[in-house]
Amino acid sequence: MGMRVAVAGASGYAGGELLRLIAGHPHFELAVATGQSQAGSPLGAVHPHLVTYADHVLAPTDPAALAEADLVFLALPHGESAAVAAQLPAHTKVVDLGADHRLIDPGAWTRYYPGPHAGTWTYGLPELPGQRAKIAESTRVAATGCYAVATILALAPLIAAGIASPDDVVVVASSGTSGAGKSPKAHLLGSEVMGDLSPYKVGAHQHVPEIKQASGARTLSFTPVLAPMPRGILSTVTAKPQSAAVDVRQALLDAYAGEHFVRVLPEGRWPHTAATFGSNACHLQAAVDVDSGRLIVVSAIDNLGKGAAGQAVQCANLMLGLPESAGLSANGVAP
Ligand SMILES: NC(=O)C1=CN([C@@H]2O[C@H](COP(=O)(O)OP(=O)(O)OC[C@H]3O[C@@H](n4cnc5c(N)ncnc54)[C@H](OP(=O)(O)O)[C@@H]3O)[C@@H](O)[C@H]2O)C=CC1
Ligand SMILES: CC(=O)N[C@@H](CCC(=O)OP(=O)(O)O)C(=O)O
Repeated sequence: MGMRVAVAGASGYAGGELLRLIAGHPHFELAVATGQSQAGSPLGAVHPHLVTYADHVLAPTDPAALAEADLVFLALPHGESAAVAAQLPAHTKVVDLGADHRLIDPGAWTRYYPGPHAGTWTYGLPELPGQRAKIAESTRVAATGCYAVATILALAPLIAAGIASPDDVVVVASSGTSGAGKSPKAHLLGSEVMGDLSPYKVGAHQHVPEIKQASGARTLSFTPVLAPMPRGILSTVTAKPQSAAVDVRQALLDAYAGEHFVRVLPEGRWPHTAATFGSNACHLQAAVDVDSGRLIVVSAIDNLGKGAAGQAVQCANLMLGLPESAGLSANGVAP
């Protein structure tokens, strides 16, 4: 007997990737898929790549219909998921891909997001120490932000091991355009994005408090860059060492030994976003800067995979008592 899952926001990019993963999941059955402006449309018209659900019609986002599922994925714009979640029965399992329930500090929420803070759910990053068990026993899980997961996986083990200073962490990260969602935006016009790299939200990105909360960083400068590709995040994290001789790569290997989706690459090979496309993988590599002595970790993910839908399915598997990697792959699509 399969688990019935629902996707709210199924017409968006993250929702579409959830549907793709659900279609290939050995234990999931799609109960409801909802949209807002596209409610009433068949999925074949919205996501032509998803032939499994071509005739499935998008429903409006009605909590009563979502509540019929064993687990609900919320892939709604920031600020919209809290109201929907509040109308779902307490026993209904929910994974929110939005930011509404990620932050513990209401002050941090108010600095970066509009509207009131909705409260805090279990943070959905299974590879953090102790987090896998917490996710498995939770009915409400807040999946990670896309830049946040790439950066936290690179940084958290170094701070936890006392290798990197939690102060003066510097992150520059590039994202593909699907990170900005599907609704039309002037800065995402194809003719302007192609052939261009552009920084945005400089010094004021909303993932800063999330990265600090989950990695233990105290002061962090984060600069996001929009890259002319549909998917992928490459995060370059640099931090001050806490001691004279440190083996950063070994610290990452120790932290992620036995992890199926996080891979520290062989020495001399650096992460490429293209190698993670379509997968739930995170690729890492580390070095020490010969001039400044700063520790450098580079991390690559697919923002719609480990950065969104893949991570959400990994959490859902844990919450439903299924094998953690069911329906997910560490292998990407290339070229
Ligand atoms: N894109 C990414 O890489 C990542 C996204 N996320 C998070 O996932 C969530 C969805 O993002 P993404 O898929 O990119 O966004 P999209 O803009 O592509 O999709 C948004 C979805 O929400 C629906 N929607 C829009 N407005 C409302 C509303 N007022 N009430 C209910 N539903 C509404 C849209 O329906 P319709 O199209 O029918 O109007 C669509 O299905 C966001 O919270 C985002 O932060 C998290 C990690 C990474
Ligand atoms: C390219 C681009 O615009 N990316 C978005 C990612 C935000 C997003 O969707 O973030 P969550 O992961 O928090 O849900 C941004 O930088 O705001």
